[in-house]
Amino acid sequence: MAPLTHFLAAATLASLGAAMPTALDNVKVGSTTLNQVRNTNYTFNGAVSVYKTYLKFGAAIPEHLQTAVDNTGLLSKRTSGSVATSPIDSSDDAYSIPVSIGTPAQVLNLDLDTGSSDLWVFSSLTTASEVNGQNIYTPSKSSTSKLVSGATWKVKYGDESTSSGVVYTDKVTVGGITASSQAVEVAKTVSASFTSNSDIDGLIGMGFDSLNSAKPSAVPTFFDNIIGNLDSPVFTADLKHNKAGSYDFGVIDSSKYTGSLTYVAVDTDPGYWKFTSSGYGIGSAAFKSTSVVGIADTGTTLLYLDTAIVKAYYATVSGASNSATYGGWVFKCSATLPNFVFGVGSAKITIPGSYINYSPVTTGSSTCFGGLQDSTDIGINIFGDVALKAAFVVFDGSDTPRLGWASK
Ligand SMILES: CNCc1ccc(Oc2cccnc2)o1
Repeated sequence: MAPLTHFLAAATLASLGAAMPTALDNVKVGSTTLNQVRNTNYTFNGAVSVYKTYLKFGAAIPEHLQTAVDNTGLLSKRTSGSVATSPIDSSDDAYSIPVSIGTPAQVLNLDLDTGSSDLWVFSSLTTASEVNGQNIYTPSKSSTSKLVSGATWKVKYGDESTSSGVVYTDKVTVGGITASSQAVEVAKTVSASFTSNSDIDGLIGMGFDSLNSAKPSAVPTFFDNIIGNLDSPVFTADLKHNKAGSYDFGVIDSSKYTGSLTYVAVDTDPGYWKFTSSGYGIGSAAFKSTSVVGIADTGTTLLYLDTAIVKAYYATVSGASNSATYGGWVFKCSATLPNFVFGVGSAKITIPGSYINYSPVTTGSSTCFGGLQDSTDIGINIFGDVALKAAFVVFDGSDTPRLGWASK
């Protein structure tokens, strides 16, 4: 059967005595048969059927019906959320988010870390002498906590800091989005640099599962547990210098960036958000097209790149030196540093020179430590917070993970 619209149009033109030939003239009115095919995937559910009838006729959904429908899990709700993230100090050393754990909620400030994949917390089980002002999670005070029998974890970070302990599951909510049975790795011991950092109550890893340290088997990340309920399988980072930014889940908020997003492929081996930058530019010098493989890591403070790039950058800063005393490139705090541009595809992200004039080597010193440092001893280039806070970044966890970058 020709589409009805064509048929009606032809009839109308004919009635108007339209003389000019139209394309409709050679429409042949015919017939066809569409055979119905059973949807073998469909399972009838009474509550869902009644629910849909109520919706169809605009009837209010009684609570018992909503609960019955929710309990089927058949109408998986799609959701999105947003959480503010604040620098923990005036140097933007790290960025924390409030995370609610347990019933009733116990709120801890966790470092959202795309460079690792353990959600671990200071707790009532942490060696007392290693707790110094942090908020703690007390599983015994949560009616929804469950010990994961036999599970342990131990994690070591790039800066040699460590923590370890046992594993519970509990309800975890971030930005209004809840994982009802999230693995919460409870610290029994933490290293000195965590103890001395009273602004961080633990980490929430948003890397890939292969980086998770739980034994005898890895436990899913918070992103793993919520991704199926998100409107879109993404979270985004909008970190800022000296002020609150945000992490969004399930949505890309175009009001948070300028221009357009440029996407780049992610290599998930060995578990980082690893991508290839298309090159770099120093100040007003010509952009150098070259592949720079690195990871987008919200849990690392600074930008770490290859020696050649770092040397070329500090060659433009009079008096800069790579100091054994201070463990990296330093210069006079009064120096004006050039911007640093890195490429993502054909796009360019500009890091203001002021972000690379990172902070005095010690409080009050006139010698400042660079926000760009050498990655040789690390073994991988790291686009840490110094780089990320110059951009809006989409962490796309779809079947083909990718990173989206935009200026802002
Ligand atoms: C600064 N050491 C303690 C500490 C606070 C937050 C983190 O987490 C890190 C450190 C390095 C890389 N990735 C995450 O370590």
